[in-house]
Amino acid sequence: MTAEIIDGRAVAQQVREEVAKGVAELVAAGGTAPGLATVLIGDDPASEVYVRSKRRACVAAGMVDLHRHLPGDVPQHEAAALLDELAADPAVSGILLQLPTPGHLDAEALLTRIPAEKDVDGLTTANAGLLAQGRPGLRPCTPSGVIELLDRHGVPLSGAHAVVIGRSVLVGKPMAQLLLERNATVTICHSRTRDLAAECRRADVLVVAAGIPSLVGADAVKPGATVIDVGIHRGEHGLTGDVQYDAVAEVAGTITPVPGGVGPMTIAMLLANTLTAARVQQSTGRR
Ligand SMILES: Nc1nc(=O)c2c([nH]1)NC[C@@H]1CN(c3ccc(C(=O)N[C@@H](CCC(=O)O)C(=O)O)cc3)C=[N+]21
Repeated sequence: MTAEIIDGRAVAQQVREEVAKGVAELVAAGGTAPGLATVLIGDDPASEVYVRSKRRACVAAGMVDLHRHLPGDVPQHEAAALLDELAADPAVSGILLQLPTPGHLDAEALLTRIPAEKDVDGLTTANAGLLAQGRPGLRPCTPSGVIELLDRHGVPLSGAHAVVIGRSVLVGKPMAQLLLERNATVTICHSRTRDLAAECRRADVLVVAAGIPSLVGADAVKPGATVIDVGIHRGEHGLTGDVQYDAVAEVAGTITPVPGGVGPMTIAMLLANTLTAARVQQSTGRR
């Protein structure tokens, strides 16, 4: 058996077109084009690549690119002051602080400067709390991108057993909460899980966000299961994920590749969040 491959680039393109349409409608209705402020501190090459693709996607969707770049040795108070300025600027619908920030900075303290309604990454305490309580708010882009992939491929979640490997604030925890919201039975596994393969073999939907190359092999996958690989690793053979793709594709029913799976969805959902943020801000008469 060979798994059906989920084409994340195609789904992301579809979402991006829908967002572009939404932006055009907002403007046609007398609104303002959403503005996205990506904030990059320092010049880590990988972060520069990600921020560049986010900025390009933003412009392609008809949004305004309000990118800001700070030197890697910027003091905490100056970075905080920039975020305060963006928070107060009505042209800024969304603020994305690219992570990780340089070691001398307190990233959590910086994130607290971002108002919940401009937190298009869904990373502030306020939005994490809203998600935990099942109330509307901006959701983290990567896990909401995974839900979108599952939905658009007709993978049933209600009553399904979902296993998430990883408990990070960025992916694992919100992923589990979103799956729970969709009435899946959710198991969260992590580095202390006693028998990882045994837990994973119970999964109808397995989401791997461990950050460990090739962690999941065919022995950890129930035949016919859906396997979503959130990992991304740069090696000598290009990009690879947390899943042993070739072996697992022989067992799984559906699988996401790396690259071309979850990654492109992260950017698409960032645009969707930015449009949502702009709509909410403009309908509440903030500008
Ligand atoms: N505040 C913040 N928010 C983020 O969302 C955030 C971040 N910081 N820091 C870094 C991670 C990483 N991330 C990715 C985005 C797109 C791809 C992506 O498009 N990947 C392509 C390949 C891209 C390539 O070739 O390098 C793919 O998987 O097909 C991957 C990873 C967002 N992140």
